[in-house]
Amino acid sequence: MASQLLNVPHLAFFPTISPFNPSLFSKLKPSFFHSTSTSRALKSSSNSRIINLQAVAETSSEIESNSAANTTFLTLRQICQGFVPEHILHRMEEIGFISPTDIQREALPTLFTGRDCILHAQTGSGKTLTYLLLIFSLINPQRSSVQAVIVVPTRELGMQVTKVARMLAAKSEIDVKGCTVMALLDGGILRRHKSWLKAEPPAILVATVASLCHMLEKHIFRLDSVKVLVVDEVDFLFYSSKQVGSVRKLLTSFSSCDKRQTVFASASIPQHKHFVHDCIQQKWTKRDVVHVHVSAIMPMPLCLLHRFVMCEKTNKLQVLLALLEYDAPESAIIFVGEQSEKSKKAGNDPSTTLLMEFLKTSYKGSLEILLLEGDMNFNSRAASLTEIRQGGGFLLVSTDIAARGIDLPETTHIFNFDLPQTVTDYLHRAGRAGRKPFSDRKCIVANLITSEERFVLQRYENELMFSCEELML
Ligand SMILES: Nc1ncnc2c1ncn2[C@@H]1O[C@H](COP(=O)(O)OP(=O)(O)OP(=O)(O)O)[C@@H](O)[C@H]1O
Repeated sequence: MASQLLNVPHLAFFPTISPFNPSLFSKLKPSFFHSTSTSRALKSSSNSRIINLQAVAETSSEIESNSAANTTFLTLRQICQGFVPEHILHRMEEIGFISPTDIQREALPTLFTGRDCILHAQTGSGKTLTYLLLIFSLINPQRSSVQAVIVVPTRELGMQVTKVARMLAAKSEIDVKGCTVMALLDGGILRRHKSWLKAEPPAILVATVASLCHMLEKHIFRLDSVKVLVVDEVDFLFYSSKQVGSVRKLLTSFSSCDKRQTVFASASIPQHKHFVHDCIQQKWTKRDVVHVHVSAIMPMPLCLLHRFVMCEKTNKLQVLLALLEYDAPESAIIFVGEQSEKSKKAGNDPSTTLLMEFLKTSYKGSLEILLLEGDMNFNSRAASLTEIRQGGGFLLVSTDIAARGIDLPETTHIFNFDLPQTVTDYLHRAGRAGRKPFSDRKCIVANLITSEERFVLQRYENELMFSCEELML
């Protein structure tokens, strides 16, 4: 494995820059999952870097799918037995988690040895349960201290992770309150959380970066007793110019990687070998961090069928309506681009508003039409998701706020009303469908594009290795 890492050309990309510099990544536009020929041109001045990488290659390691062959036929219970308390295993089975998904099978044995891990697996592959089972194997609910922290990029994802953790921690189906999980999310009632954190610290804290750092900076609590730190959607947090500084602080100033087990998770870790290197160099993880990479050659779930319809900008709404009639989705998410600052200043309505108005008057189907976007207040956002989770089919109109991590397993269709801005966004938007790990059901990702956008979609197809079929309506 050591030589494999050293031979990868794009490891030599960044001879003098600060590590994991997101802006540089976007400027270079490297292939998303694979090294490209551009690396050769950039390689020349990188010898010193290669020497550093040799040290990295000797300590970190990479597990690819099916390498943990001795766990192939085990149930989740058998993999976790002896590590995870019996009542959690019991709840896990009551909920319906019996067989492990690939990432659970590959990563859990390594996580139980105490090594830091990067969980890198397709959308909807069960990364949440993977890190939660590790957490439950380590915490002692009798102890009054924060022992595990899960950092998430959005309030919505935080609420979802909290719910799964509480479901697992509950002693029985009816006792969902008997748990020690606290959500510390942007827009929450931080005052009440402050006193709670001091008086009765929860064992598990699910937090957005800003809220967590606020509490740490105000010395409301410390991370001294934290055994596990999970950063979910890690690439998103590192790419966000607003959050990257706080994440770095959290990983190095507020706590030390030697004193905790660190887990990073995402379906997309562009330039992942470089990221592993940075994890070690920057002391975000220990030197023997393991990169568990499932389905390395197939970034998108196979159950997704991708289509495109070519149309003019001016008749997109009508085309969407025709698609909704043609496909008759059980539940769908319609992704719309964010409104530009220029359009906001000009006083225009955002596309989400126009689309909602159009659907409310023209859509004659039975699905409930809901909206989720960043400009809504937190309560309205929460209400939309709660309504969806109560059952019944839905048509959710959303910006990319719903693209990361949100788990609505009944979603059968994704409509990209506006094409996503990046290949990573395409992967995460598409991955909101096809989220039932052991189902054969095919789900549809439909893209409404103008002829000028065809080449962009083609690029996404090449980088993510899927093919998109044209649909003539
Ligand atoms: N072992 C399992 N058996 C059955 N269902 C499972 C299992 N593990 C996870 N799931 C279900 O799979 C779905 C996707 O899981 P999860 O939200 O953890 O995906 P993820 O890998 O975090 O995806 P993303 O990268 O999009 O955030 C959830 O509905 C979850 O309940």
